[in-house]
Amino acid sequence: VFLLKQLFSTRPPAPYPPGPKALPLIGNVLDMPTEQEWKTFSKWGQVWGDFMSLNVLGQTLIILNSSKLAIEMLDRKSSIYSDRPFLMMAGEIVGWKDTLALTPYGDRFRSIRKMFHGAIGTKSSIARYLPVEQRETAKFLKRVLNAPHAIADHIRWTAGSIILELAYGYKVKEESDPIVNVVDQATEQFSLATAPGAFLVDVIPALRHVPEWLPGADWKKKAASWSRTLTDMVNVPLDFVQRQMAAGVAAPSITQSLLENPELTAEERSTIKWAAASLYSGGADTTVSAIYTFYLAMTLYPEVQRKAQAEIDAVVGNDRLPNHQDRQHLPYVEALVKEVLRWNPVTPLGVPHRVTEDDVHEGYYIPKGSVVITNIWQILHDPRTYSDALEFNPSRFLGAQPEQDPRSFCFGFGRRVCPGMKLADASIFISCAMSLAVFDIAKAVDACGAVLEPTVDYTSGTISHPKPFPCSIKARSLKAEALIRSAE
Ligand code: HEM
Repeated sequence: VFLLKQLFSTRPPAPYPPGPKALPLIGNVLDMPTEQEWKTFSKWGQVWGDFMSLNVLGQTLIILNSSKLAIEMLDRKSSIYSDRPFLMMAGEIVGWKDTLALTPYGDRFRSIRKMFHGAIGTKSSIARYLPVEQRETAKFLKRVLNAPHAIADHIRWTAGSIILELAYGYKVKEESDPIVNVVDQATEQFSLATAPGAFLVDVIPALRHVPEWLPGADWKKKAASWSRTLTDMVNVPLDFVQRQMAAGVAAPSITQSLLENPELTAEERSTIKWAAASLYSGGADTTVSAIYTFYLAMTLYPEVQRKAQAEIDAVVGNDRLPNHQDRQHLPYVEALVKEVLRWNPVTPLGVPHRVTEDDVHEGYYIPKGSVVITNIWQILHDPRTYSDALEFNPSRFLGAQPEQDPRSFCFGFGRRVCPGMKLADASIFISCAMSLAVFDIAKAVDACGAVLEPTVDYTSGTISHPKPFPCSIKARSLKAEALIRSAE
């Protein structure tokens, strides 16, 4: 009777969502893809449906392959679907848990989100930062003109300098900037620390207590060094703003305006410090991927490029660069920006959420503590929503029956939805519009005159980037060249 009772009490209230058969103890570990996981999850979706579950070493993973499920669960039931998974190595030991993206759902989360909303959450709040974007993007054009082969570096540099100026009023040095370097290092170490299966301590948390000198505990030295990089990433730019404020010469920035309140508690100061660091770490790498995707798409789809250029020529003319005020008059460029965000999404699997209460959805059991992954790539390539989804075709968003705006999906869902989406959208627009106005982007040709076909291939990881591809970037005309040189 006792055993029967036990059996009865542990039986789930409903079946788990379907998925590949799990082995005892290790579950689906051996099934888990290690590269471009979104593609495997999409393939599995064809077998198991939109709503799937996996078990990895006892951890339930829920995969959502449709926007309907993502909205119904992460948005409509957001009071229980808004936590983040616990990451022992990256979060606890290295210290990333204090940044917004890994902060558990709760009061601290709410106060950082509130700061973000006030600073960059609305069209009017970001308006004051648009001139910085325009100025820095104009400089970007000049760098590209001078060294087109280094396009990927120019994109990264520009995104970094925009976000550092907005967050801290810090103007990046032209060559090797110490703050940019420390942030690049920290974000790279974050990827290493969160690589699935890289650290045993994520599976056996007690290993956290082993002493550093023990054979095999080298990872602890690594963790300590990564933790120092993270501390520098957070403190160095903050010290800069504080020094500037003390000297009365601080440029306007998000951190400066938040720190201006003379009655801040120590806790509020700490929250501001981490909010600013979250802004930088969330904003530096993401728009970079989207803008590089834009260059890839323009290399592959010359007819789209010509159409967008014709629109800019007609609306803006050739005597000045486009600006944010032109946006409402450039419907094709607007559609092109949407297609950049849809065609190869920056975060193909979003950022995982964690469920804080047991739930039953569509008759399936989601136990408390499950990690929920939205397959944003699949949602943006769902044939029920997008026709010929692998094609780059901005026209899908125009006409009498436009397809669904991808910005409803590509920035995630519910209370965790990307707080930088308005800023990201503005940055991507201005980069696309200004680049189209002055450059012809085309396939590169080798020394023998053979065309170098770019391949559409993307890196794995939370933020996915196009792998480097050959392309040719030239000023559209002598007038365009003069405009770039005079623009800053
Ligand atoms: C094309 C550009 C971008 C894309 C596609 C993107 C996408 C996303 C996604 C999918 C999430 C997770 C949402 C969820 O959990 O459901 C996220 C979170 C976040 N994003 Fe973005 N993002 C972009 C740009 C930015 C920018 C420019 C910033 C900062 C200025 C930023 C800051 C953040 C932060 C701090 C979070 C964590 C939010 C939280 O956990 O509450 N992102 N983003």
